[in-house]
Parts: sequence; C-alpha cells; structure tokens
Amino acid sequence: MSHSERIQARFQCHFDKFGLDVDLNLPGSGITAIFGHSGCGKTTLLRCIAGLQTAKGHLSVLDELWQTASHSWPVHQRPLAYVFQETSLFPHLSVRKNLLYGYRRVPAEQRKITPEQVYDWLGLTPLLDRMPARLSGGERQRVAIGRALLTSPRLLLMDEPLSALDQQSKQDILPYLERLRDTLAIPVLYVSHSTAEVARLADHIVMMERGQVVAQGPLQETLARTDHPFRLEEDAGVILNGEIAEVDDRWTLCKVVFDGGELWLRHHDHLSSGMSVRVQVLARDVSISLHEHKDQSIQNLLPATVDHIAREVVPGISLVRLLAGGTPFLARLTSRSVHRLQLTLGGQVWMQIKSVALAD
Ligand SMILES: Nc1ncnc2c1ncn2[C@@H]1O[C@H](COP(=O)(O)OP(=O)(O)OP(=O)(O)O)[C@@H](O)[C@H]1O
Repeated sequence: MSHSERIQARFQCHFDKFGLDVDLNLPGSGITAIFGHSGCGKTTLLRCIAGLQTAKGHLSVLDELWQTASHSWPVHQRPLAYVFQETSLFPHLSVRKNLLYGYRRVPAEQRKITPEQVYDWLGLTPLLDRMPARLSGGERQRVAIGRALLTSPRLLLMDEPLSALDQQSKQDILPYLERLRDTLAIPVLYVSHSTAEVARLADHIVMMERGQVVAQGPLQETLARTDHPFRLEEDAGVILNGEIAEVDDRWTLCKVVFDGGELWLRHHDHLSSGMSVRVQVLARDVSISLHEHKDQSIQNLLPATVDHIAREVVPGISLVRLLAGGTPFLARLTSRSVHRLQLTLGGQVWMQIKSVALAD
C-alpha cells in the first residue's frame, strides 16, 4: 500500500497531568481498533484527528494532507464522520429525515453512498418512519452510524459506539458492523476497551498505554507478539481465520480447518459447512505437553513448534509462542512448567487447547 493509501498521524499534546505522543501508520481501509485501558488517550487521539483538539503534528488521510507543521484544516473542512457512545438524533425528525439530514448537505457530485445502500447495510428500512423516541438503544446507534455514512466521509471515527448498549443490543448490532467492515471502502478507527469487540471486528490494532502507542499492526500478528500481550492479562490470546469443514450434529460440534490444523468447537445454529469464521484461542486455555496424550478429556490436541519464550512476563508466569503450520498460538504457563518441560526454541510439543471460541 503506498503512502497515499494510508493514514499517517503524528500528534503531541499536553494537558496538566497527561501527555499524548503518538506516531501512527495505519491502513486506509478496514477497521483499525484503538485499544487500551480507560484514560490511556484513545478519545484524545480521535479528537486530534477530527481537529477538535489542538495538537502539534502531522496528519495525512489517504491522498489528503489534513495537518502539517504550517497548516491545519479546521474541523468543518475535515471530511470525516464521528459516532459517539450516545449519539443524539434530532428528536423532532423521523428516522428517515435524520438520515437524510447530512446527506442533503453534501454536494451531489461528492456523494459516494446512497440512502438505499445504507438502509440495506444497516437494516434500517423498517425504522424509517419511526420517531427517535421509539427506538431502542441499538436501533438508535444503527441510525447514528447510517447518518454518519450518508455524509460520504473519507474517514469514520467511532468512539465506543456500543458501550452504552446492553449485552443483547450489542450482540444484535455486531453483525451489521461486520457487514460494514466487509462492504465499506471507508477506513474506520474504532475505539474500544472490549477485547471481544476487537477480536470480532478489527483488521488492524493500535494498543495504547499512558498516551503512547505500545504496539500497532495487523490484528493476528500483533496479538501473537509476546512482548506486550501480558498487558492484556487474562485476555491475551490469538485470533485465527478458518473455515467450517464439518458439522457433527450428534455431539453439537463443528470442525474448523485453518493453516496449521483443525479445531473442534461448539456448534451454533448459524454455522454451516464452508463458512469462514474467526476463532479466538486465549493463552490461558493452552497448555503444553511433550507427548500426545489422547487419554484425556481435551479434544483439541495440535502438534506445534516452540517459536519464542517470554520468561517472567509477570512474576512466576511465562508466555510461550507456538507455531502450528503458519499459525501462531500463545500459551500462558507457570515459569516452573517451562523449566520442568525444558522447553527450547524449535522444540516439538503438543498443544492442549481447553477452549476455543468463535469471535464472530
Ligand atoms: N481537555 C482536557 N484537559 C485536561 N485533561 C484532559 C482533557 N481531555 C482529556 N484529559 C485527560 O487525558 C487523559 C486521557 O483521556 P481520554 O479521554 O483520551 O482517555 P480514553 O483512553 O479515551 O479513556 P476512556 O476509555 O475512559 O474513554 C485522561 O487522564 C483525561 O483526564
């Protein structure tokens, strides 16, 4: 991808007790998750990109220079849309009129997305004549996202768009966001501190801590690094892409094949053979043995090679990266186990995977 197809953002800004200092080089398509604990500077970063927060720096979005040392486009000149946790709709306008509000203000020749496309992607057709007061939280957010898209932005910023929703509404809206990811040509920067959302939606990830970027890169590769995932603590783990190869109705299981082997997981009604799926395997669910022990309850046993050992990531705990074919896995072991098994780089072992979950 050439420079003109990427997003490059360098910002420095300081408050009394907080400083943001970041240098980002992001893809110009797909969903990039901006991930980190509360207060690490995620919202401040988005505000810098939007021009809402004054910061020193440089920003280029695809082929446009939005900010340099000598000039900065003001907020209203930056062709982006921003969806917040609780975006407010105009209460006196119907859903349709809310959606078309921004659309009508965009000159016809600059419109890249039609209302019909947005209604379809976000399932909005049945809601068009409703008033906002009669929408659920999840429906309201879908309308807010639709309204944002109808301004034909070059960049979509989403700041914890699901965090005000209950669990069920989150589950209901996620498939729409996946659909947008797979259909939209517009890059999305998606702030979240939910590992589940990131695992499911993102293609690329930026991990932040105390105003700085501690890791950035493609999701799978970045999550499989051993130098920072301990920061994810219990959530450290990998994502792999696979395909459903077999459904076993008798045991309510299905088999996912991936580059490196196959895994069995619980069957869900919406899964069928041939479907592509994202699977999450947490480091704490992977143990290692030197031999293939078939006489035990764990059914996912995979041969793998030890690729890297990060010792004592926290006292007493080590993180081991393993390769099954081309696919990396992480195992979170006690340092004593690493010592007792005499694990060495390149050693052949068996991974015992206690739990495999669909990220989708
Ligand atoms: N205008 C401001 N003046 C002073 N301090 C600020 C200002 N805006 C943000 N901060 C501080 O900057 C830090 C980063 O805030 P920010 O909202 O960017 O974090 P965040 O990662 O988005 O957090 P959360 O996940 O809780 O939304 C916080 O300590 C916050 O108090």
